[in-house]
Amino acid sequence: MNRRVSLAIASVAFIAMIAFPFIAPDATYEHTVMLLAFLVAIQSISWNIISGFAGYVSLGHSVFLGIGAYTAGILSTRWEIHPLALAPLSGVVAVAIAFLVGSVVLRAKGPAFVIITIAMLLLFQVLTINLPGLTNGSDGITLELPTWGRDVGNIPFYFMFLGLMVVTFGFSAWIRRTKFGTGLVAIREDEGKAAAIGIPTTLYKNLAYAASAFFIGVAGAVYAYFLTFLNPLGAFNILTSVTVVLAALVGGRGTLWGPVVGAFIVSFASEAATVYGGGTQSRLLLFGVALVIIVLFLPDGLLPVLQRLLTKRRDVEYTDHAGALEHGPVEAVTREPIEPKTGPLLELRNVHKAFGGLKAVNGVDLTVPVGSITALIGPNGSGKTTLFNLITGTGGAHTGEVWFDGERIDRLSPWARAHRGLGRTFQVTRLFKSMTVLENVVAPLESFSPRVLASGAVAGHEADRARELLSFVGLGRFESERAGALSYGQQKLVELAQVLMLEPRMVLLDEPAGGINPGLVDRMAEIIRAANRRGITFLVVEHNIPMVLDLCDPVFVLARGEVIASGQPGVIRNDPAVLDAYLGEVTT
Ligand SMILES: Nc1ncnc2c1ncn2[C@@H]1O[C@H](COP(=O)(O)OP(=O)(O)OP(=O)(O)O)[C@@H](O)[C@H]1O
Repeated sequence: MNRRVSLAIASVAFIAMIAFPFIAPDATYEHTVMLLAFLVAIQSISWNIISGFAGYVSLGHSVFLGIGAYTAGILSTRWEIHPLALAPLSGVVAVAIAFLVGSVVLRAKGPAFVIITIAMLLLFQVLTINLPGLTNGSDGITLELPTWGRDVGNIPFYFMFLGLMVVTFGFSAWIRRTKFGTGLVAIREDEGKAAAIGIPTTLYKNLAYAASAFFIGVAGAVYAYFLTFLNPLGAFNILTSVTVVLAALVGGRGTLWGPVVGAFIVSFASEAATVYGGGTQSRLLLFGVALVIIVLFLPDGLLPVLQRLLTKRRDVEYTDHAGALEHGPVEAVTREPIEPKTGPLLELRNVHKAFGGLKAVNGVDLTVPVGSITALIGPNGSGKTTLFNLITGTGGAHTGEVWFDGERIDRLSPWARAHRGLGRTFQVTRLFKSMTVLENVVAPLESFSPRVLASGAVAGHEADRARELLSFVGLGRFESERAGALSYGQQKLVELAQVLMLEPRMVLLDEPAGGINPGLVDRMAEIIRAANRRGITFLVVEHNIPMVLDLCDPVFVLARGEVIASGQPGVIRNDPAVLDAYLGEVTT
């Protein structure tokens, strides 16, 4: 389904929703069912920002509805402020609490995060019960009755929740189109990779969690006024959270429209189960069965399945042999050639890393001269990738020092190292497979400032530069394809274009020729040489020894976590220790 069709359907549905209370002004029950569906949609769209886009599934997200409701309830009864006037403040309080709590809970991942979010919901329930001076405890808070006449019923609430739903949707759609939104999807697909291309993942997750709380908090204030009575068990109810999650799962988690469509399906089904099935028990049964069916048969939700059915499959034409690729000019690699310098660019000093009793890296000293293409070779399991992880900051704690361009970097986060001009590719390519090739290449952040968050994901001179880089590696015409649809060799080239987007001073290449078509190996070497001529320094891990000896100088040889030899390729080729440890069987 393309954007125009979905917008047309949404516009018709929206007009129908606006018209409904005018066409049927006395349908109070139907108005209430609808406004409660809007409320679920507001929460589900918001939930989708942290749990759909960023992949951090919160099962206690309705905690922010309770926080918003209680903020309005407490302040309106104490200071006689109209509850609706407190709605923006309720949103701000929800955001503040989300930011504080998020900075702790977002350190956990997967099931641990899910459990913590449930615990948070229960914690707020307990707090509201046990702080009677503030919250009136289990007795709850009674708010003033709506000021409008009885004859309009719930129609004002209907329009308030409808308006909030539309604004929340607009907010979520805007986020998805920004660099911040692309960063969140990158975090969902591969958090380690996202950090390696300069995305400050901790900040992004915190902001996403806080952003996902705002409109739920605002809606909480309106909901409190709608209910006119709040109590801890009702305001912090796990079933509300489950409904929100179920809605997003049914519609399609991570999609823009999925949570909206899912909210209506789940709300109507739940209402039907309560009315026709004999009460809350049948609603619980329905939720349970629906969850099982979705997890088993529709893990992506309804909209993605529909999309796949309606979109004609188009096969990507593979052109793995070098001759078929057209290459853009080398000027695309860096905006300006990097000034030639002398001396070391990267230095490792007595670096150690152990996994339990295994010394994967054992006292390594290594210097990469600026402007060089340096090789790091060694048999399988000798510690090369572990060393790369330590250099880029994804390898956890280690001892020893890592210096880059005269600065000690071993205590910096991976994204801070990327911002200093240190890029890397991975042994097995780690592209964001659900994104297009172009989205992958524009995803890296060369530096970070708050302005970056709101800028368009694929726009302006960045998109132009990404296109130039794709053309440089010979994949310009694949920019709109899904990255996951390309061949392995093509993915390696896209990952190279992606890392060049960082404007790196140095790139660590982990097996650039590994597993790719032999025709592409020469092309890969050519690209590395061309980028090196523009001033980029390389450290290359590679098992293709002829390629290494032809391309690199100097060469470091690692065995059992230790550097056993280093020097020019001609010297390495004949070093008896190297031949013994590694090269013998390859060069003879
Ligand atoms: N996360 C980990 N936990 C435990 N052991 C690990 C971990 N990562 C690596 N190792 C071990 O550390 C040693 C070095 O692994 P590493 O992947 O760095 O070697 P490598 O030289 O890159 O090998 P290859 O050429 O096969 O990629 C190996 O014995 C490996 O099994």
